[in-house]
Amino acid sequence: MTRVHATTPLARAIRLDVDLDGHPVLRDVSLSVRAGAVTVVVGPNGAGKSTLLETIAGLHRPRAGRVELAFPGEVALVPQRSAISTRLPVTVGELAAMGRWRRTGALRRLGRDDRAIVSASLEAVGIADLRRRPVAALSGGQRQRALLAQGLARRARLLLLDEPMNALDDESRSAVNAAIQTAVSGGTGVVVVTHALDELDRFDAVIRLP
Ligand SMILES: Nc1ncnc2c1ncn2[C@@H]1O[C@H](COP(=O)(O)OP(=O)(O)OP(=O)(O)O)[C@@H](O)[C@H]1O
Repeated sequence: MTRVHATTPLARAIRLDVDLDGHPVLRDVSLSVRAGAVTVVVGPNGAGKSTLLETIAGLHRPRAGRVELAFPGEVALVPQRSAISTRLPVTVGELAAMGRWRRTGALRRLGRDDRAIVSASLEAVGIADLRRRPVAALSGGQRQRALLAQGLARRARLLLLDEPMNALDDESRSAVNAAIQTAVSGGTGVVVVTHALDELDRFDAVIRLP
C-alpha cells in the first residue's frame, strides 16, 4: 500500500449540483475527507444525504461541480439496509465475501487471506455466528451489520456509510463504532450519514445539508 499523508484529502466533493430525474437534489455541496478521518453528513429526510454518498461513489454524474478521488476504485459504499432485497438468496458469509470479489476476480474463489478478511469483518460487527444464515432470515439490524461487513471486507481506502447505526441496539452500535475506529486507525477515510450525531464516538468534520 502506498502511504498516504494524514492531511491528504482522500475524497473531495467540490460545489456539487446533482439532479435526479430532473429534480434538483443537491445544490452547491462541498465535502472533504482525509485519510484516517471521519466526515459526518447530517440533514433532514430527503435532504440528499444518500445522493451525496452515491455521487462520491460515482453513481450519479453531477450537473455542476466535481468529485476528486485520490484513489479511484478504492471506494466502498455501504447502503442503507432498505436498499437491498430482504429475499436476497445468499448467506451472511456469502454477502460479506462479495466484498472480496474485486480482488478475487471472475472465479471468485477466496484464498486464505480473503477468508481471514471476511471472518474479521463479520467479527468486527458482531455477526460471525450468523455467517451460515440466509440474509432473508436476518433482522433489520443484523442485515445492516451484514452490509457493513461486506463494506469492511473490501478494505477500501474510502468507506461511505449510509446510516450504519439506524435502529441498532446499544451493543451493535458500539461494535459499529469500534469497526469504524479500527478502519480509521488503519488510515481509511470514512464518510458517515447519520440522523443522530451522538451515535458516533468520534468525528472530525460535519456537513449539514439543508
Ligand atoms: N431516482 C430519483 N428520482 C427523483 N428523485 C429522487 C430519486 N431518488 C431520490 N430522489 C429524491 O431526492 C431527494 C433526496 O433523496 P436522498 O435519498 O438522497 O435523501 P436522504 O437525505 O438520504 O433522505 P433520508 O434521510 O430519508 O434517507 C428526495 O427528495 C428524494 O425523493
